Amino acid sequence: MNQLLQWDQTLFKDLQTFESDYIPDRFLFRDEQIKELSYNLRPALTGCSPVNTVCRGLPGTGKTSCVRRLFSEAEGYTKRLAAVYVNCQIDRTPFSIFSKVYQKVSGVRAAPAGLSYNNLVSAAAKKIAEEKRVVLLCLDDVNYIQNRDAMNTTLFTALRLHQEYEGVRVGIFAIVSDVHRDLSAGLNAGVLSSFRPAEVYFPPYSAEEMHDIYQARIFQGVYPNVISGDILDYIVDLSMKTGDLRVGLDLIRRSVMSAENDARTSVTEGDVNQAFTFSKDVHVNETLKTLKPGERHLFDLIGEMNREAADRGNTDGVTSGQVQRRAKDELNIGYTYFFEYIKKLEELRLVDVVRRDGVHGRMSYVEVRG
Ligand SMILES: Nc1ncnc2c1ncn2[C@@H]1O[C@H](COP(=O)(O)OP(=O)(O)OP(=O)(O)O)[C@@H](O)[C@H]1O
Repeated sequence: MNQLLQWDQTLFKDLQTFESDYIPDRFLFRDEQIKELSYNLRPALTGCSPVNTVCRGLPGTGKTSCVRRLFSEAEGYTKRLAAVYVNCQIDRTPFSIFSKVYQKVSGVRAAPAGLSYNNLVSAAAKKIAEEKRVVLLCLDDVNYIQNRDAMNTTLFTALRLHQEYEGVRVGIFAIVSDVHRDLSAGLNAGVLSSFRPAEVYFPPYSAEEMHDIYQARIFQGVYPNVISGDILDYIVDLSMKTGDLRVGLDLIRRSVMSAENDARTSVTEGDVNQAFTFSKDVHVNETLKTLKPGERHLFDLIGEMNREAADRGNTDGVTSGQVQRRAKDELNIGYTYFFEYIKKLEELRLVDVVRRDGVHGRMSYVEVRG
């Protein structure tokens, strides 16, 4: 029989290692990306302009963590660098983005109230010039910036600041989770000519890579023998279904907690299954955030149609043709866009398109995953 856990006993060596913002000491399988990012950042360490960069990859491929880790290392190396991290899901306007720059370079907690955008930028630029600092501005989830105008204004201000304020250097690291999105679409010629970013691609992890990353995290955060080799393989299998590394990290945390709650000293398959009903949403929630409005509406329609079919007792599901007709009538999505959007939803592992026999013969059915 398993030894009972006392109230103050825990199976976690360090629960922090499973927090969503935890930055691991070692990034496995990201040497190439870290090398490229370091190369692009390096000029900033000697007071020169860093190379503007776009980090691109599906959610959970390590973009944010790699950049944040690099920023903290680089800032430890020289005070000249002001690395400003902005989450554009939260700060979506040029004013709020430059407030972050101002706060960083002036060391205050908030920009003075009532300042106009131009005065805010000017105050930040004077501070940067005075202290001869280089600003590296990371715009995470850059596609969340309010609209095209806001994107153009933000980039234009940052990249042309040196023209008005001598000696000021600003570089941009933009992070985008949509592997298809062309960031240059919608940018003004003036912005494009100074932006011209290098691209660093973060590919999805294979099952073997996920396994090794989880193993390292378990070693850091959980006591030995709590998660057996078989259970770890099972966690990898479930995570691979979503393709999102974060699902497995969440699964580990939840299933260890579940074992702990039951006063057991090891995780069972039942703990993992129970945890998966919650953890799989980590993937869906993060991925939905990356969709454009049309893609999101189509995804919602597919869910709605599948639910309606189930309510009618139709076990066949909905065909691609049925979805396409309703997408045209209700969402005004034409034939070409429909197939483009479906392909993307499939690539993001949000839906499956399965060819199988139904009442009308062999057809393609569209199902929501999970
Ligand atoms: N190579 C890796 N080694 C160890 N941990 C990793 C690695 N890649 C990602 N992680 C972990 O996975 C989680 C998600 O990573 P991160 O937030 O950096 O992904 P992302 O690509 O920025 O996702 P999003 O696009 O949604 O912001 C974090 O907890 C991070 O520590």
